[in-house]
Amino acid sequence: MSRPAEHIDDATTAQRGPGSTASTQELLLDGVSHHYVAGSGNIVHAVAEATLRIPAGQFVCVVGPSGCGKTTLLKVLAGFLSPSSGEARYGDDVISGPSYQRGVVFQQANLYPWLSIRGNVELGPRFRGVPRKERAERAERLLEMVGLPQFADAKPYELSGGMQQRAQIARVLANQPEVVLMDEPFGALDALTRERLQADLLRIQRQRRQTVFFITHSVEEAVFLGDRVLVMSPRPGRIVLDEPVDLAATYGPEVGVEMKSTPEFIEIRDRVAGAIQIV
Ligand SMILES: Nc1ncnc2c1ncn2[C@@H]1O[C@H](COP(=O)(O)OP(=O)(O)OP(=O)(O)O)[C@@H](O)[C@H]1O
Repeated sequence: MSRPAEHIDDATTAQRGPGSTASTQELLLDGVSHHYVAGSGNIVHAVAEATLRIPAGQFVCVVGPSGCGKTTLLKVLAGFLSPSSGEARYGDDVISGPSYQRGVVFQQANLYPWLSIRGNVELGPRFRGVPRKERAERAERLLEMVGLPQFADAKPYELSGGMQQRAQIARVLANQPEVVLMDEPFGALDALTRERLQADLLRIQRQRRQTVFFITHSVEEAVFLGDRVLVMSPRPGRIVLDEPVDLAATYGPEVGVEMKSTPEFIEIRDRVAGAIQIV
């Protein structure tokens, strides 16, 4: 599949060469534990001793019972939260705050209602000083990629939930992140829209080879999307299963939803679901 042309807009991208938002570095959690102090003063141990290496360009899905610390891990990787102990690194850099290199997609598309869809997609590059012409081209290309070119001038309220979520993905990708952190991005969508967006996301990630850290409550979604599925235990969350998923090697990278009925898919899905029930 051909990779869409991109433009160089910063030194990091320039070093990687034009056209690439592919991740070049490993994402690492090294002995990360985190506790919150609740309003009552009680200590909530959210995550315990998470150690994880995510090679550049890998698609990692995370499943586990509600409240087991998945979002906490994502916030540490995003740099929104400093862990109580341990550290997160991207390449050689300790993650100590948010960065445009690591984009975050939330469950609800938090688009700015007063901006058009194009305005929302261009906002990040605009803040980073990307020239007008280039950010317009980038927005156009991304809106094409997520199937919304005819809605560029619409306001968010004119779009369905699934379309807003596509716009949010375009907005995050407009910053050319090397890592995309996704917190149940399709959780609020109906089944058909969800399947369509799963396929879109896989296509985009296979073109661009970003590293993806994707939280979901759906085991089927995790096995369909991930190169690897992690299962976390109930709070304090520990990684109790680290399951490689290499179905593209068997069925080819272009395989779609039909993969979900293959024996290999069902076997992995059952193993992951079993691990969630055991923990
Ligand atoms: N700011 C906070 N203050 C106190 N406790 C918190 C805070 N944020 C999260 N927690 C608690 O930490 C635990 C882990 O929360 P987290 O959101 O990481 O879990 P999760 O696995 O993402 O949950 P879900 O699947 O329901 O979204 C939960 O028990 C939650 O109540």
